[in-house]
Amino acid sequence: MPNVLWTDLKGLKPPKLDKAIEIREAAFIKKLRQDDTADGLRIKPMTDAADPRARTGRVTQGWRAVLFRFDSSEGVRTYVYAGTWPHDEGNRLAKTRRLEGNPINGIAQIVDLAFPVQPVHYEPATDGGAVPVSYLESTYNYSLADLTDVLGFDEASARALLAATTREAVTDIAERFPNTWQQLAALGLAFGDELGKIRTDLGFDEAPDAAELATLSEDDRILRALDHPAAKMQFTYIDSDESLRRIIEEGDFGSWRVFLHPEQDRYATGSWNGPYRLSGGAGTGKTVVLLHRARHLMRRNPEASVVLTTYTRALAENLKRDLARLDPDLPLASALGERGILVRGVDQLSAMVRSRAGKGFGAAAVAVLGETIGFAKSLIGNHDRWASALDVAAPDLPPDLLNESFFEHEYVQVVLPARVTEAEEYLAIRRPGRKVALDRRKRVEVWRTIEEYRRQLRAANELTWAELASIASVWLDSVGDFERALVDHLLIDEAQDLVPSHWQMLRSLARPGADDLFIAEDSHQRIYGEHVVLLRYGIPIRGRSRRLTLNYRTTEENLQYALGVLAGAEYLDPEGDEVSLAGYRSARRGPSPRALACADSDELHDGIARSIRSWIDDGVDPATIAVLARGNAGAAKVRAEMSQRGVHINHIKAPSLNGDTPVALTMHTAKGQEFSRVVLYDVSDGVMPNPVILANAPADEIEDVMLRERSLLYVAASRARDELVVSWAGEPSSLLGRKGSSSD
Ligand SMILES: Nc1ncnc2c1ncn2[C@@H]1O[C@H](COP(=O)(O)OP(=O)(O)OP(=O)(O)O)[C@@H](O)[C@H]1O
Repeated sequence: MPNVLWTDLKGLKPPKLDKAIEIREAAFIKKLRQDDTADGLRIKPMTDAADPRARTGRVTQGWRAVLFRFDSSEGVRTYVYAGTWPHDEGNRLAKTRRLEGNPINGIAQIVDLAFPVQPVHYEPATDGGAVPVSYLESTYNYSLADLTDVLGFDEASARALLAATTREAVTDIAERFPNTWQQLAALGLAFGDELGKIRTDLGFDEAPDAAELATLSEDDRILRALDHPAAKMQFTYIDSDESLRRIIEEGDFGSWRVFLHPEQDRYATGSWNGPYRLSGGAGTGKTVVLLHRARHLMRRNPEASVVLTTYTRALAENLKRDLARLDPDLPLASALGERGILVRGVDQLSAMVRSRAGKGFGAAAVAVLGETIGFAKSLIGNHDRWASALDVAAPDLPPDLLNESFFEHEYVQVVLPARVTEAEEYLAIRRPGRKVALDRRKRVEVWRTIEEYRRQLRAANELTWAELASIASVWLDSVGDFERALVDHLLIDEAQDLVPSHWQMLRSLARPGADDLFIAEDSHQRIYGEHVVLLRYGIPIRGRSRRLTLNYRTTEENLQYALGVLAGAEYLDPEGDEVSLAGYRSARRGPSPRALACADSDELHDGIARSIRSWIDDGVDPATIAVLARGNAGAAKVRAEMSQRGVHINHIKAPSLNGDTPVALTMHTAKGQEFSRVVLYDVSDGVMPNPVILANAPADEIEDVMLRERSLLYVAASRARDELVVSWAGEPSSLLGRKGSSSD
């Protein structure tokens, strides 16, 4: 039975097949995997082919499969399948394409002799300046030899890249390369990466040794090139009929399951002696790495207990769905410490610890709250109850501290993690990370209010989620390994929003050791919590942190727009260092984001209705269109306004993927999701930043509030895969900066 590899050729994609031909394509490959001599496949070599290994096969009367055939010295036959094409085109391609190992970087690549990058006359720039200036040469000093001898571009492609005079022209060429390594190496050049970095990121240095390769037959050499880490971005073995079915049905949408970037692969399969942090901007594939890592850990040790967690229950549901898409046979756990993968929101994990602890949980509460508790009936948000505590306690504090938000953060960031139960402790405690200074007199007043808050919670038989996590952590640390059911590997998504009590609980839950915690985060997307330094909670990550920079979701145009929202603002990462925006890029190009600048509300809603209608008229799947609003009131309003204009959209309050109409949702709910077309709704002055939140923030915390508002806009703008419309009525939000000036 021959092996068959599927190819994802980015710059030379086969045409989209209609359903009937797709079924025949699947049948063809299935048969080929069973017996390549079977009747009806009609596998034949081409006369005058550029590659003696090129073959065509008959999918239907009018459609041909393009294949390359290899026979290893061990007698194993392998086919590389390069798509199904209309008859004549298929024959032409099979004659003009060659599959080879790149002589410099060792990666398997398909060379198309008719590839559109034609040799270009390129001369290194001279002082005279008569020749147009090469972007790559003048900006980054790359030479022809760098591109050919260090990276492995053929001379014609290298000359074309060097002849480009702008970064956009370089990325345009990059997008047309057929092989993924070429696209990404050219993108690295466009962004001025060091040659060594390009080689390392793409795994060039992991290529087999040239001397060893020289001893192999030509077929064996190419088979090795197909196993190169960078070749895995575009060639994958079809290991079952089921995986074939899913590759065909899911097309590009499912390619994250099959084609990993070598860096993603490294993080999915790497092993570290302790916690590891993977950061990266929106859409860089952090969640994809976590899903693959969960599978890898189970494959490495089928007895392992793995927990995959994230900020909310709804996001955890998405993870569960995607894990099943990645591999429906993965064992799922339903209890802590059980063999398999347990997928839960972080608060659900705390609740599971409480169930496990039973009566012991109430006793553990003493260390956190200063008293035992019964089995509290209601779990409430960290923000709730403060208003009534403030009413009753009526603390004598400056007006800007008399608000729920200040108290919530003080409690969650300082009081709970330090397990403060007495006034004396609070008066003496350090308050790391808090911007508002409190003298002794103010602390007395704050503590009095906290006591009232705690009194009210207990009287109502309530517990907040942050308290739950804190108590869970105390209980876990107080009992033996058997009772607490430690987890071997904890994988954490959206980690930037977790509060200190979460970290304490997670630290206590993971069995300390190799690969205990793997943390995916993007500090630029912190829209709920405050900045947290992980070392304070027993999680050292210095020296074990890396950043992904290649955006898989959005076009370069949308990405740069979203990044522009963050420009100039200073964010800190979990090590306490400033986060960099440098190097973020996308390999896909598309239209520039469009500003829908309107004089008033009517014009705004007319414009949005027009955009949605024209997308649907153009054949865009309505369910992939989203309107993102600052709050639920905005989402409800735009739904109603669209309905009056005959455009039906659905207002959703939680991530949902089953609809068939466009959706309106808040920017918070959009976190972790993606859509093809996105309208940012009413990004007007007076709407964003949210004036109520700003008015209620203590003066010293306004900067943090502004960072969160900026992050929210960044999260929202980075949800758009293909097209982004930014709308406002009257004056644009100051967060849009200069971007607010262009118009529809
Ligand atoms: N190797 C890959 N090949 C193809 N598509 C990929 C790959 N990696 C990620 N993607 C796609 O990129 C998109 C973003 O991936 P993912 O959600 O993992 O990013 P993220 O970094 O977690 O984003 P965010 O922080 O915005 O939630 C998804 O559509 C995913 O399918």
